[in-house]
Amino acid sequence: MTLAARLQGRAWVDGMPLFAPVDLALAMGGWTCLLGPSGVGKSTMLRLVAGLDTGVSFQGTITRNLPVALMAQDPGLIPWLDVTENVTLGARLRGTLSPSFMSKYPGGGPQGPGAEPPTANPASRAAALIEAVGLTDRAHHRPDSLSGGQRQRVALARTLFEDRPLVLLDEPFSALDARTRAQMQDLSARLLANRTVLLVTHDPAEAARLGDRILLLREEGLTEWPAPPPRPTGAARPYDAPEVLALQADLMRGMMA
Ligand SMILES: Nc1ncnc2c1ncn2[C@@H]1O[C@H](COP(=O)(O)OP(=O)(O)OP(=O)(O)O)[C@@H](O)[C@H]1O
Repeated sequence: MTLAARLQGRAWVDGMPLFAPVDLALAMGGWTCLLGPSGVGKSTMLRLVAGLDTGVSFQGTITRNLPVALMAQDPGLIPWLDVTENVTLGARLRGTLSPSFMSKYPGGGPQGPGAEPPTANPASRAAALIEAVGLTDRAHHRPDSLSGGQRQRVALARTLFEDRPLVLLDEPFSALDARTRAQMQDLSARLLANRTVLLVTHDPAEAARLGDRILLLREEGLTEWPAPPPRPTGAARPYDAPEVLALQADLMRGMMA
């Protein structure tokens, strides 16, 4: 079976072990949640899978069999570009938007609430995603006039705009209020329904909503949480369903152990 990606090995920081030998294998499709306390090495693992420099010593092998999009913990928005220009940054860097982003992105009108972003026109896709993350009225604003949660939603829209089969998300909803977080979890589950997703989170509630597989990273190593309940295709589990709340509590107990 061809895997989407696999990381096998261990890492050190300044000669001290960061994570014990792990085997993180991502099958094609579905959401894998990498859950663990702060500082245990989740972001480092994600960056290694993405093929980025981490500054840690890693001994092992990393394979990636799909094109990847990464949403890092820091939104990393370009301060002199507006929201739309930031969302389309990848396409701009690849030179596939021109000239002057189609004379300041015409054809990017609202697509209607909950609409699937059309694939044809990049300006329309960007506008649909910006609407989906609730920022249409900020489409021409620069990052310094946005709240932290709004910046994070821009970064999410930028990642979704990339439309890659392997998507790595590092605490993508951490700066959001509880209501917006649930909405963005629903949106991401819908728009990434057919993708392979690795989600780093320290929130058991988030893992309980989204994880088809849940991996707990602790100092001792990586353990797989047995059989989360089935998840509807293209949707997060309901945040108030008894089995989801029970899983959240179980995961919390696992993190406390
Ligand atoms: N390049 C580096 N140089 C020195 N220390 C590093 C480096 N990269 C990571 N670390 C350290 O390794 C540890 C793990 O960092 P990492 O960001 O991977 O953890 P995390 O589990 O994602 O934490 P959080 O949930 O807080 O983001 C931290 O103590 C961090 O300071």
